[in-house]
Amino acid sequence: MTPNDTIRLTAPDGATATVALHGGHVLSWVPARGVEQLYLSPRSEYAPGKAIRGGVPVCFPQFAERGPLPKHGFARTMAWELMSQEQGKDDALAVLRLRDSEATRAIWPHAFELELSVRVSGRTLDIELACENTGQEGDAPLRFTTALHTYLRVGDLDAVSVEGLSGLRYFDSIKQAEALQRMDLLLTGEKGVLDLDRIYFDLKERPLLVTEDRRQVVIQQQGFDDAVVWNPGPERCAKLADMPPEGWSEMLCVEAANVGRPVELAPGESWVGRQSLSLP
Ligand SMILES: O=P(O)(O)OC[C@H]1O[C@H](O)[C@H](O)[C@@H](O)[C@@H]1O
Repeated sequence: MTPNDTIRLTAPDGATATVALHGGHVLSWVPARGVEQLYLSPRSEYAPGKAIRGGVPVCFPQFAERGPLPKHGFARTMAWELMSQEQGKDDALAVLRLRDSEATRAIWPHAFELELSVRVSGRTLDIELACENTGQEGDAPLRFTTALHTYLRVGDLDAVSVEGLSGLRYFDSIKQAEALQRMDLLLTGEKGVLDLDRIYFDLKERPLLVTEDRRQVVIQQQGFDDAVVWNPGPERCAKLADMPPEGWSEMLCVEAANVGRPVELAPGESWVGRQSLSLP
């Protein structure tokens, strides 16, 4: 099955991105003169209420299982609306929206408006997530955790390194313990025992550099304090029905997130977070 409602963005320089209305989910990004940069599982389902496996899931208003809501919240499994789509002089942009509905209020009793802006241009993909508390004065504040859960496509995970994390404190979700990242994260040599699930706190706007042989992707974030690095490794991957058994070796999730300190918005207030991916 393939996704039905998708938007195809093409910048004048040939850079493209594909966005599904289901989940407000970026499925593909091909920079100008480049090849696909995102991993999308060939076994992904595109069904209402199910999350797409790969691309860039939007986790909102709850990251992972850190709260009472369905895992990673509901934004990734709901239908978003297309607000606008345009090609500019040197870019292409789409804006999608998700507002509270009976279904969201049933499990999360808040008025909100989420806006996802996806822009491609040259060798850069910008994804911006904005949230407004559209409640009335006197309503309770919104409190949420969130992430842009980007699946990078890699040729061979064994040759990948991530620079920019050293010196940060992280929570290892597998060992359920905190630790300090002493040096760059090298995935080399960890094949077979790999099972990586870490929340790095307070990265703030420090850029991350993902290198695989001669390919480099620079990841920058604003409005997001934390970063999550995830790869299920072979054993966990085998248990994921929507991933092929070898899928884990072709992807690495590097996520812009707010987990350590939830975002809190009084009625009328807004928050904006952005993740930008660029090939130098
Ligand atoms: O399988 P999903 O619900 O899409 O979650 C996939 C992964 O997302 C994040 O990276 C979390 O840190 C992981 O703990 C989780 O396994």
